[in-house]
Amino acid sequence: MKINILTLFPEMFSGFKSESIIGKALEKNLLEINIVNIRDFCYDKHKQADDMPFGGGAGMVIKPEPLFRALETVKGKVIYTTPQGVKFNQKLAIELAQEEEITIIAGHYEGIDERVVESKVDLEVSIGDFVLTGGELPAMMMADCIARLVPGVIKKESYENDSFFNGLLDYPHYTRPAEYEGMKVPEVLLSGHHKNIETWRLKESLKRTYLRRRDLLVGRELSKEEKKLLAEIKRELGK
Ligand SMILES: COc1ccccc1CNc1ccc(C(N)=O)cn1
Repeated sequence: MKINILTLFPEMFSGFKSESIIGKALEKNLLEINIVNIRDFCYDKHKQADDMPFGGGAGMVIKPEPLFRALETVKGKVIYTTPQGVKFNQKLAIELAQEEEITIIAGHYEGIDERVVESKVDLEVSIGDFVLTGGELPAMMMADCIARLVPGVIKKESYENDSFFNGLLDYPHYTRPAEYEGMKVPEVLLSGHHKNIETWRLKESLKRTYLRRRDLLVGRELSKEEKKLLAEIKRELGK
């Protein structure tokens, strides 16, 4: 899979590409992340990539010419990160991870010229209802979420336990030491009894989802075991 990211600030992506899981995946050529500097496609003397908005008002808009030219050099579905987009979520990430190639335009300032959106953008996507100085962090977040779904980037077992993979929030995690400052790891996790551990984890996921994101339970098919555990949880919570 190849992810192109069009941006005015390519340096923002150097750490993202060199560190940790994404860095290792790129080293292993499991995927490709191609950062495209929009300014490379400004052919005027001053390399002007943005300009004042027609109709007046504050802020700057990214000019159409450099974007159209940059888009000529990439392929795949074109995503534009903007507060006006559809909400990004794990389901959309899973869909996008099936693509051979995608291109993400990181908007900046007040955004990009609408003629680019109308003629080239396939999907406007927002990572949440808040405004940032640019679309680079949303582009990085989306690329990270999509990249970790590419086979080989993380162990398959890991993402199958992803919070949003089974529709529930994740269970609590512990590692050594078994006791720290008097705080103990739940006994069941030290028991080596895999069925009990699996049940404990499912119950904790259900409890967290019930308490923090009850909306995720609405319309979710509950297995017989999940129904039993949820009834236990409600009794224990006295609700
Ligand atoms: C006023 O900013 C813009 C206006 C239009 C486009 C891009 C920007 C750049 N900023 C962004 C981008 C995305 C998100 C998000 N929620 O995904 C938040 N801010």
